[in-house]
Parts: sequence; structure tokens; C-alpha cells
Amino acid sequence: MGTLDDERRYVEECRAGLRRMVRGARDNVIVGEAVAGDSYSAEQLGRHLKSLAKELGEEPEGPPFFGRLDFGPGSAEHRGRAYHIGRRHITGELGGPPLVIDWRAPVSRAFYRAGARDPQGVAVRRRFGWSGTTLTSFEDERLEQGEEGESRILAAEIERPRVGPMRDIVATIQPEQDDLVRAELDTSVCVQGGPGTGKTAVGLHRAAFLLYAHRRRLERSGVLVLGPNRAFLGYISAVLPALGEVDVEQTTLERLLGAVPVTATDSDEAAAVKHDARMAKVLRKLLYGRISKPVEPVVVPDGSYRWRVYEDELRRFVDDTRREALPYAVGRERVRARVVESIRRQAETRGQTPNAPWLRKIGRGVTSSLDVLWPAARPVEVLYELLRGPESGPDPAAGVLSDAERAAITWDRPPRSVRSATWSAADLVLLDELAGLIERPRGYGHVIVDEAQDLSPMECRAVARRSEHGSLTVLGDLAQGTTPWAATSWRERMELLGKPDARVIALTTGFRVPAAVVDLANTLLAALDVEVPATRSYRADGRLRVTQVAKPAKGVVTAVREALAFEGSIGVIAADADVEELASALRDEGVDAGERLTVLAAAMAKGLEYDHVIVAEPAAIAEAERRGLNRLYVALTRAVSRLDVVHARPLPPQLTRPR
Ligand SMILES: Nc1ncnc2c1ncn2[C@@H]1O[C@H](COP(=O)(O)OP(=O)(O)OP(=O)(O)O)[C@@H](O)[C@H]1O
Repeated sequence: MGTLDDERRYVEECRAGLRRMVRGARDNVIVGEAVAGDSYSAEQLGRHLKSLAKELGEEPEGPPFFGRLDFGPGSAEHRGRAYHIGRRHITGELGGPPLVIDWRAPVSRAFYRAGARDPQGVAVRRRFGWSGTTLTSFEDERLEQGEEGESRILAAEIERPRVGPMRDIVATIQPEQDDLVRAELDTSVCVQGGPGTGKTAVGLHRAAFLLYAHRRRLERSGVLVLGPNRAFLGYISAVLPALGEVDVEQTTLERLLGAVPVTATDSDEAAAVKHDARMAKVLRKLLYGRISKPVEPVVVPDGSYRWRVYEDELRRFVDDTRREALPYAVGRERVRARVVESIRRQAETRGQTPNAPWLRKIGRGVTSSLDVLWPAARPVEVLYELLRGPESGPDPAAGVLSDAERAAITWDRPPRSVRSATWSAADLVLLDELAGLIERPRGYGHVIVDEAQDLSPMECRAVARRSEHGSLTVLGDLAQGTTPWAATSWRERMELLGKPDARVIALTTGFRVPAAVVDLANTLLAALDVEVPATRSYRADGRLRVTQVAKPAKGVVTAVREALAFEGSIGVIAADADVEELASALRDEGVDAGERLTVLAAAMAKGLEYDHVIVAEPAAIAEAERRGLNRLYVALTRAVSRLDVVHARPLPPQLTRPR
């Protein structure tokens, strides 16, 4: 087994191993550039080797491992062997066994899953404690002897004060989280997780796991992580690089769909209609309404001759193509191809032998007729037609939207042309729906959507288009839904997301919020009108304090001053309208907390966490919007160690102090 000194010597061996890997990778870059057969493969190889060298070179001097497994007689495969488990694989001396095994490798699984009841061949599981880059301690569990205990190292990691961006949790992934992280690539899952149960952490580790287990496939098709806003993306941005994964696209849906700049805003009514699933039907009718019944032959001049394809045949071509349900633009080309084919047959009957250039010329000659039969379409032009309101012909919204809904989405003062039109965030989603009808968008091998409860039905469709041939990890909490169209059932959302059969799994152990704080937040659940299991906190530490004051700003200043006595980050969360006043009160009082302190609107708090949270005037947060109580639930569950609720007005009646 090995003493602390033995393990420390092993740390040095690992560091030497890492240095060897960096040197090797750098040499390979130089050699690789010289040996590649042609410039294309030189570039490919060079890029691969360079990124490997860079990745290794940038490897933080952090702990090379966090755990160790010693297998006993119960393991047929690994009996008598010991493995150190770390964030990345470290190779040993030439021909020797690896020094450290990647946490994602199959053998590492036992580190997370083995227990006294099911030791999985593990005689001893060792967890290491680090202080910075120094190995300070370890704890052993003799699983085969039925010994499994509360781990101090694990508890310390979970209760550690938070500063800066999110960190990875590889050392302490819990069995029910590991299940989700290692779910097979073809499996789509939906995770209903209460606040702080590790949904986001699970999603990011799943991305890293899938890239390890299916690197080749996913390097081609890509992995996409969608988060709710920039602040959230900033918060999670360090996790995947720390796990050695830099090629994952992390963005917001708005940026992903960003076909046009968003410069307009919608009324609440208009936004609600535009995000409704029925819009898919309206847009389809609108787009396909452009196709017209052939009323004259297609005529293609060819020298002095004119080729003709008559209405009956054209009608058949259009009808057959529509039945094939191809993307609109592909359909247009299919009709063109059918017309050209008809002319080719006519030419052959006349004894000609059509060649490729001739066929291309005929194809071009068909364009003007095609522009009438099956006109080309750009999403902005099509949406412009809809929002301008019906000018002639049937309204595609008729029979789908009510008159009031139709009126809500029609521009009061239509812009003169498409070019002068301005677009709203909801329009982006509609433009994307149209773009998806016209041409299939780029798909991903795996898409991870965080805070998915807030997606509208139309946004779900946008995600579904991108994961049609891949799989999905959907993360969310129905109780934290704050958009007007937030989900109230996962089944319905998973259908809209194109994966109706995905398993819905609940995570209920909270790793962020201390029990006293969770208990307070849980009292709101009954008023939120969703069925979700209550969160149970893993943490018995932490502090909740509710203080009534005469003036909230003063109360907040006092609370911040007190919070500064502790270590860790401080977040003051208030109704959007109160943020400015609180920030200036803190400035005026000379409270200088530097980067430790953030004053933020409740609307921006989703997904974030601070060591010490001060929620100012809950009643104002609850009143500010339709789903204000859900917003308050989010605000109350951001605290890692301490929550101060500071109020002048009575607390919302739905929030009751637990006994
Ligand atoms: N197994 C674990 N070991 C250590 N820390 C963990 C573990 N699981 C989660 N955490 C920590 O708990 C905190 C909450 O995790 P995370 O943000 O992923 O939760 P969430 O379910 O997305 O929360 P919310 O819905 O409230 O945004 C993070 O600091 C995370 O690192």
C-alpha cells in the first residue's frame, strides 16, 4: 500500500512523466512537419501534434492524481494491480504501465461506483487530499472488508468556499451522477435536478467523457453545450479546458441562431405567440404557399428550337416532389432535375446524345420558370411577408392563430422592405425554423442543453434540428422556470426536442446549498405549480439569517461588511430595478470588496453560485414578473455557505420559515 512519503515520491515520478510527454509531443511537432508525405497531411498532423503539445504544456501544475484503486482477489482482470486515477493519462517509461489512468477510462469507473456492498474487485479505494500542488493526506476505504465511510476529503471538497469560475468535480463525482456522465453516446437523457444537485457539472463531465470514449466520431460531428447567457458561459468556461477538452462549442441559443442582429423587441403578447409551437405550422404553410400550380408549359430555348414540358407533367413533378418531404431548397432542385430529365428524354427521342454541358445549360434555362413554380426562398423574405400581414391570397395564420394572436405578431408599421426590417429575439427562432425548412442545418453528435426548462417550444425545435442524428443531454429544473413559456412537464419538452423516449432522471441531493437554506427555499415549492421532488442537502454546515431592516440598502451594506469577514465570493441578488440603488449605496459607503463582490439582478443569477449570498427584498423579486416566485427560488438557492435575506417589507406569504 504505500505511505504518504511513497505517494509523494510517486507525485514526482508523475511530474517527470508529464514533462517527458510534453517534450515528446514538442519533438513530434518538429519531426511531424518534416515527415508528412504532402502538405495537406503535414498540416493535419502538425495541427494535431501542436494541439497535443500545447494542451500538455498548458497543463496546470495541479495534482496529477486524486485517487487510487488497489484491486484484490475479487477482480479477475486487475487482481493485485494498483492504479492512480487522475484528470489525464500519464504514460510511464517506454513499455512500462501508465503512471496515471484517465478518470474516464473503463477501469476508473470502479473509483466512483464501488462500495462495501459491491466492491467490484476493489480491495482499497484511496482518496488524496491536496493543498494547492502539495499532497497532504489520504484516506483509505477497505471495500472488500466491508469498510466504507464518510469521507472527510469528499466533504471538504464539497464544502470548500467558492471563488471564481466553476471547477471540475472529477475527484468527487457521486454514483448517481456517474451514471449520467457515462451514459452511452446514443442515449438521450433528461435530468430533472433541484438547485445545486450538479446538473451543470454532470453535463460538462458528460461532454468530456463522450469525447474520450468516442473521440473520432465526435471530432467529426461535434459536441455543443448550450447555456442560458454569457455570465453563465463565463462561469462554466474553465471546466472543460481543465479536463483537457478544448474543442467543445459552448454558446447560447441566441448566438447559435444569430442569423441577423437583434435590434427589435416584441410585446409580451407577440413573443408568446412567436414562441408557440403552432408557429411551426404557420411557417410551413407560408413557405410552401409559395409553390404555385403550373398553369403554362416550361419553355427552354435551345438555339432555334424550344423545348417544352407541359402542365400535366409539371404538376406531377411538383406533387411527387412535395410528397418526398425534402427540405424546400432541395425540393426546388429536384423539380429542376425532373424537368431537365424530361427534356433529356425528348432530346434522345429526337436522336440527340445530350452531354453534361448541354444538360447544365438546359438546367439554367429552367430557372425563370422554376422561380414561378417553386421560387427560391430566403428566411428573412418569408418572415417579412408574414409579419407585414396578409396582402393578397390566403393568410397562412388563418385557422391556426386567433385573430388577436394574428394581430399581436403583425407589425404596426411594416417596414418598406426586407432590408429595412428589424428583428427581435423571437424572430431569430422563427428565422431558424424557416432556415431549417429550407435547408437542413448542421447537426451535432451530441448536444447538452442547460437550464432547458426555460426553452420555448419553438426553441426546442431549433435544438431538435441540431441533434436529429445525434443525442441529447437535457438539464433543468421545472421549479426554476422563469420564462413565460417555461416547461411544466419534461415529457412534453422531450417530444418537442425530438427525443420522446429519453429517460427522465431526478437528482435530488444538493451539493451547493446548505440544509438550512434548502429547507427555506423548499417552502416555496408548493406555490410553484410544478411537480418536482424536493432537494435534500448533503451539507449540514452553512448559515441562514433573515433580517428585517428599515431600509434595504442600509441592511445590505451592513450584511456585505459582515460577509467580508469570511473568505469566498459574495453575491448581492436583488430585483432588477433595485440593483443600481444597491450598487451605489455600497459605493457611497465605501465598501470596497474588489472582485469578491458582485451585485446582480435576479434575472442574471441562474446557474451561478456565490459563497455568501445576500438576497435583498424578496417581495420585490417575487412581484417583478409573472414567475417572480420561481425567480425568488433561484435567487435563494445560489448560496454555498451563507444566505442573508434582508427585507424591509413583509416576506412573500409563500415563503415560510421552516421550524
Ligand atoms: N459530486 C460533487 N462533488 C463536489 N462538488 C459537486 C458535486 N456535484 C456538484 N457539486 C458542486 O455543487 C455545485 C452545484 O453544481 P451545479 O452548478 O452543477 O448544480 P446545478 O444542478 O446545475 O444547480 P442549479 O440548477 O442551481 O444551477 C457546484 O459548485 C458543483 O461543483
